[in-house]
Amino acid sequence: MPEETIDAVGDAVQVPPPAVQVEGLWKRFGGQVAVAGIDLALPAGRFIGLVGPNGAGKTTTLSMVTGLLRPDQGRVRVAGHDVWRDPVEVKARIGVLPEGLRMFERLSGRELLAYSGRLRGLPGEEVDQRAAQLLDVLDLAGAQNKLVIDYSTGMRKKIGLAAALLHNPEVLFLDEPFEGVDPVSAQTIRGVLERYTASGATVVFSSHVMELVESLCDWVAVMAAGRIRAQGPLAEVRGARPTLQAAFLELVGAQGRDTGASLDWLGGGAR
Ligand SMILES: Nc1ncnc2c1ncn2[C@@H]1O[C@H](COP(=O)(O)OP(=O)(O)OP(=O)(O)O)[C@@H](O)[C@H]1O
Repeated sequence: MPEETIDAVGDAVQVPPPAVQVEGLWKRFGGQVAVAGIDLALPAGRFIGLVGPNGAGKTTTLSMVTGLLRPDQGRVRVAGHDVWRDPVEVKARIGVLPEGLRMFERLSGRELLAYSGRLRGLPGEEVDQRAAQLLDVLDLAGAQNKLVIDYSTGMRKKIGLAAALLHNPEVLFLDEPFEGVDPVSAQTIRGVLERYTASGATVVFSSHVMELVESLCDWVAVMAAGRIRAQGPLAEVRGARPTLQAAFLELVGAQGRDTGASLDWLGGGAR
């Protein structure tokens, strides 16, 4: 339900509900707390970056938000629906490119898209048309009849992205979408995603690459040790710091970290 609020000139305006609303989300693996009671409100129509050091809990969070991993505690709503009470409604509205995506390796890229589209309930003709366009834009047309098992890392990311976009979801979740992707393909993916968010859809992606997040995202959430350290518009999170990288190091408490000075035996040819 859109909420009403008052704008600067005193008129009531409709505010769309957040694309993703997370409340008190927890996940433990044995004694290891991966996600420690986080709250998130990710606005719709934005390009959102979830950033954090290795082991921060990004993948665990995205898995819980997309219905792939059951939380120990907490609530997640995506596009206005509860992920665990209303999974079918949520799954119809989201696209997911998980980390280390397992795909049907013995299908060709084209067959994989046909299969994904039919699973989503799209008519065959529509699937064919969208698949051909996506393969073309993502520069996979020449490899469409090759088996996915023979795809390179970057090609796998691209076919995974095509499968996640095929049903035109409202919210797209991408775990490290640019890993292993060459600069030309990265530029193409970027163009596709920018066009997608410009139409009002939401992208949530995790990354370690601050320059990328800074150049793509207009909204960021910074995570460390299972907690959200900051969230908000990029400029707000960056604050007075010159770059997002500087803000990130400060927020995760890593500025003073030993950068290898103690490895005095390394280099210089001495054994
Ligand atoms: N299935 C699992 N079993 C046990 N521990 C896990 C499992 N999955 C994640 N963890 C632990 O939970 C913590 C968060 O891991 P997670 O993969 O969510 O981090 P991340 O921010 O995605 O890291 P990276 O950037 O390195 O991919 C880590 O300490 C990790 O070892």
